[in-house]
Order: sequence, then C-alpha cells, then structure tokens
Amino acid sequence: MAKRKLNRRQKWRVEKVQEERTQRAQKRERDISRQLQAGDLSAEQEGIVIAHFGQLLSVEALEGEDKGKIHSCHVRANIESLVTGDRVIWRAGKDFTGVIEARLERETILQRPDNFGNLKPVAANIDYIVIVIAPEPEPFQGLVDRYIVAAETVGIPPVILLNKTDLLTDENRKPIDEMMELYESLGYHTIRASVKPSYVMASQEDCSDGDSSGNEGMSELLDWLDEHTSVFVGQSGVGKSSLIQALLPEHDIRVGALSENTRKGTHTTTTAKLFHLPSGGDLVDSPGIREFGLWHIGEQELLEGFIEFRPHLGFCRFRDCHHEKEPNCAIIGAVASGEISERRMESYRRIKHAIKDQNERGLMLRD
Ligand SMILES: Nc1nc2c(ncn2[C@@H]2O[C@H](COP(=O)(O)OP(=O)(O)OP(=O)(O)O)[C@@H](O)[C@H]2O)c(=O)[nH]1
Ligand SMILES: [Zn+2]
Repeated sequence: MAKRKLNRRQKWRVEKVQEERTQRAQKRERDISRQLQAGDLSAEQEGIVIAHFGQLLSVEALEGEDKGKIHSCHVRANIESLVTGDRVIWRAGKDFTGVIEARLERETILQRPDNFGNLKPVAANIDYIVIVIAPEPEPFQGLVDRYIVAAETVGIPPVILLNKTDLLTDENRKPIDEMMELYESLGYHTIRASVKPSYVMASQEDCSDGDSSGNEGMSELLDWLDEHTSVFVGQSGVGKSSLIQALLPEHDIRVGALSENTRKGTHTTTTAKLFHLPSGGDLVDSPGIREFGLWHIGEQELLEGFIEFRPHLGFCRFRDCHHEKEPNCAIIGAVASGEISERRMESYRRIKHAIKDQNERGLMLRD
C-alpha cells in the first residue's frame, strides 16, 4: 500500500474534520473541568481498556469498590491513542461513565498499518501470540514462520498450537510432528488441542478420550494462558473461533466476529475486545488481530525474526550479504553445519522473495 497523495479538495476536507475534532475535544475538556469542580468525579484509580467504541472507551476498574465494573470513558486531551489492553489512570463519574487521565507505560504493542500507510496500535500489553495451525487446512512452513517472525518483531513470545489433533492420520502425522518438533527445538512452546464441533458433540455419547466437553488439550492451554494476556492468530479455518468459543463458553465469539466483518466489508476492522477467561488470564480478539503477522515485515526484521539466525548475523564476509550464494556467508555456513535447518532456511528465502515481490508491486509499506 503506497502513501496516498491528497488533492486540494481532500486536504480541505481533512482540515475541516480536524478542526471539528479539535472543537469537540475542547468542549470535552470544559465538561470534564466542570465535573471536577463539581466533585462529580472519583479520585484517580487504575483501570484497563477492554474495548473501544469511537470516542468512548470501556474501562474496567482494577481497584477500589468498583473493581471489575465497566465504565464508558472519555479521554482527556493530550493522551496518545489508546487501545484495548492499555492500562490507564482514570476517574469514575456518574452512571458508569468516567474520564481517562493518563496511559501507563506499555509492555508490548501490536500495530498494523492504516489506509494511509501509518502504523496504528491495535492492542497493548499482550504476553503471548498463540499461532494456531491444524492438519486441515494444511500448515505451510512459510506461513507459520511468517507469523513467528511477526511475533518476534514485536517482542511477544509466540506459542504454536496444533488444533484438530483428531484429524491427524497416518499420512499427515509425520510432517506435522516434524514441524512441531522443529519449533520445540528452537525453544518455542507447543500445545496440541482439539475442539469438537458441537454437531459431533451432540451425536457423541462417550467423551472418555477428552475432558467433559469432549475437547482435548484444553487444560494445558488454560494453564498456559492463566495470568497472561494472549491473542490467537492463524490461517482461516484452523479453528481460532472454535478454540476461543471453547475457552469463553459464555460469549458468542463467532457471531461477534462475523457481524463485525460484514459491517466493515473486509478484514479492516481494528476494534479489539478484551475477554477474561473464567479460569484466569485474558484474551484479546478481533478479526484484525487474527490476521496479525500478514501485514508487513521488513527484510532486516525477517532475518532477526528467525531466532536461530541471530547468533550468525553480522558475521558474513560481505556487509551487504544477501545470504544467497555469497562466499563465506555465516548463515549459509550455519545451514551447512546443521545449526540452522534447511527447512527454515528455505522458508526464510521464500518469505524474503515474497516480500520483494510485494515491494516491487508497491504493496509494502516500508523496507
Ligand atoms: N475436527 C475438528 N474440527 C474442528 C476443530 N476445531 C475447529 N474445527 C472446525 O473447523 C472449522 C473452522 O473453524 P473456525 O473456528 O471457524 O476457524 P477459524 O480459524 O476461526 O477461521 P476464520 O474465522 O476463517 O479465521 C469449523 O467447521 C470447526 O467446527 C477440531 O479440533 N477438530
Ligand atoms: Zn550472508
């Protein structure tokens, strides 16, 4: 996506919109000052943004008598854009309203490009990116690695979750096991799970091979998610909605995600929602977040995103080595000595060429 150039008329409209926005912000500030003076706002307290609706943010109180309650809050001027997962200092007002005064420092931030090519934050303070794969649709190493690189780039540990283990067969088991073992050997945590679709459940009397819901691997997954905030990403059809639905039986995840998609036309929505898991831990989800990893990667980020490449970076004979056929290339040397697997090297090359292709077609945002 290239940066758009605006013509005069568009520029005028943008300026007009900005002016109106400024006026609205000033009015809000005046309202807030009035409320403060009238003593209608509580003392400052800590909260977490759990959803975003236009100018209003849903903030959950993390302390005090309102702990766990959700307030619909305005944001004071001069606070940079807030996103789901942000921890904030806020004051409660009447009737579950409130005012956000400040944003606390973020541990991590997921960003995606907007239509103008600028990176916009979509979720904050995520601890794990759970990359879901399944025997069907077949997992392609390049795609899984791309998700991993994206996670490494933002500094959030990826967890590889193989879902639909009930669909493992004599034919597909070996390549999938090899893939999982490769990721384990790189130090990534892997989990295996299966979420039985409800129609299978209905026709099944005996659930003795799993937990009472007929699902498998869920307790390990729940343990892993406990006390952390996670997002689920992965190819369409691997079972992200099914997993999230199984984790959050009281929410209608599928319907929510679908209607949000339909309303926005394509997968452009950035509204993310934070859910508390009954067993502990939080999930942040939105159709936009599920696509995280497929947005953009720069060539250097790609190299560093392959964690086993890192010790070899900077040791090639040529500073501008492309790690293709150059003599004394440290990366190629590490493949030859077995420190880097052929599969990951091939995957790296494939992703690099795909990025180049996209760059040449002007689709990428930055190198
Ligand atoms: N056999 C089997 N089928 C599953 C399992 N988990 C999910 N499915 C089925 O796989 C299909 C796709 O599942 P979804 O949960 O919609 O997948 P998704 O990753 O959310 O897909 P998108 O919404 O397109 O991103 C559905 O028909 C599910 O019932 C599983 O563990 N085993
Ligand atoms: Zn090299």
